[in-house]
Amino acid sequence: MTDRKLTLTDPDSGKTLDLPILAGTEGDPTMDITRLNPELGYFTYDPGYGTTASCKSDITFIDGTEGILRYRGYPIEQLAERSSFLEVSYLLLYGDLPSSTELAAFERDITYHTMVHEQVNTFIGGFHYDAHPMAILSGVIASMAGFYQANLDVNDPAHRELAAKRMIAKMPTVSAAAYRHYMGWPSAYPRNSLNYAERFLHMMFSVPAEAYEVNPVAARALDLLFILHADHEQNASTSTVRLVGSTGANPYACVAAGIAALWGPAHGGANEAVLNMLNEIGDVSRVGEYVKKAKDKNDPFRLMGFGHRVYKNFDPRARIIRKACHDVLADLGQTDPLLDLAMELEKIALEDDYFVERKLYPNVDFYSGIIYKALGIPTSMFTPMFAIGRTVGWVAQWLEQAATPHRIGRPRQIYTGHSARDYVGIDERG
Ligand SMILES: CC(=O)SCCNC(=O)CCNC(=O)[C@H](O)C(C)(C)COP(=O)(O)OP(=O)(O)OC[C@H]1O[C@@H](n2cnc3c(N)ncnc32)[C@H](O)[C@@H]1OP(=O)(O)O
Ligand SMILES: O=C([O-])CC(=O)C(=O)O
Repeated sequence: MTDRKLTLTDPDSGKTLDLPILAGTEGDPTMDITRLNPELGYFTYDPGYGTTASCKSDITFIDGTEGILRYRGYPIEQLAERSSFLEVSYLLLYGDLPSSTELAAFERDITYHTMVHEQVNTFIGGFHYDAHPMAILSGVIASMAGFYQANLDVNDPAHRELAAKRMIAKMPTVSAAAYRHYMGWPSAYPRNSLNYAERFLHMMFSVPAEAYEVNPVAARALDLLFILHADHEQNASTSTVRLVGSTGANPYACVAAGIAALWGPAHGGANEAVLNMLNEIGDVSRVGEYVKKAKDKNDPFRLMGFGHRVYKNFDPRARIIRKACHDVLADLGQTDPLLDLAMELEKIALEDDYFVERKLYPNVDFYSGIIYKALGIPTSMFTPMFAIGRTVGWVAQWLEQAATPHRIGRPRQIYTGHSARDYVGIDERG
């Protein structure tokens, strides 16, 4: 960072701010802002956007130092304890908790839209049988622009709201259909007498020849996980949704792009990677070896489910999920050695200087897979589970942006290539 300052006036408050100018590349003094932008004015070099706020938002507050998360002002702990996923969805979308009449109407609307067009199942049938469900999800959600609201006008608030509700309603249906495609089972229609989480479990696991009763413990555990994943301000997938949305693209395209971003193991794909890692470690006696590997700069391995761009403290959701792991396993009458392994890994990492100095703590993805596994959900479906919960955050953020004057998202770069040179004909090249 240089010690030069940039003076800016905040257009809202009129306050003048002195901001540090970030240099080009650390250790490269020639990579200087003024040299790179002689006439365009200033922009900061901020790889990974660690110090850039791309928008203003009323939706989610995070204090990463203290480990605080609030949706619309409500602490995540209270929502986890007392609310339901659809109530939280209403809160995120509309800004306040609903009255019982408002909640009933919202639940009715979501339930009304749970079916997918029959040709969506044909589309899913075209995927290879072992396609990753995230590939199916991103493809199918993008295709919905062709199935629903042919004349969707993103400038019409009623059109936007309908698209948002459709996505929240259909995401579990498509996710369960992706799983059934892998299993080779016929598609299952949403059973609308069930609630959101129950309906998903029913679509996942019911097979025609057998009666399937949804376990209420499983449904409540899933509902809790959906609440905890519902929004997390400008994370990579949500920022992607906003960026695509800033071009005026239709919301199905925006959310499909968000799903693609979520899939990566540095983001939502970490929940799948955590379970694979725990299985690979296999035994408590090998935890130290893997912690050592994660610290080795010559080894690309990282402790999956550890670290966070914003939390420099325990992720409050990880704390809730760790407790829920114990409760759910006990209520289902199960034990899982992977939970002991995960807790040992947490303990050893949190006592290690490497993790302490870098403030690396378990994140939301660290313990969630143990609950999904206890519910019978296969590892490849873990990231779709995250996507189901996060859909409301994506659409709430997209709606907020669409309802507010905004510019197209367009970061700048620092050009590091050749200076101007003349074209040389192919025969004259040395
Ligand atoms: C829902 C979510 O998206 S939550 C995040 C899910 N992702 C994961 O769990 C994957 C593992 N974690 C990570 O890769 C990172 O911690 C991220 C992607 C979450 C955050 O990345 P950033 O904020 O960019 O941190 P960055 O990559 O700069 O890491 C900072 C330092 O901690 C180290 N570090 C970060 N995470 C880990 C980890 N899980 N294991 C080992 N070292 C780590 C880095 O090597 C770096 O060390 P250095 O300063 O010596 O070079
Ligand atoms: O906020 C982030 O960077 C990652 C994320 O989505 C989450 O933690 O839920």
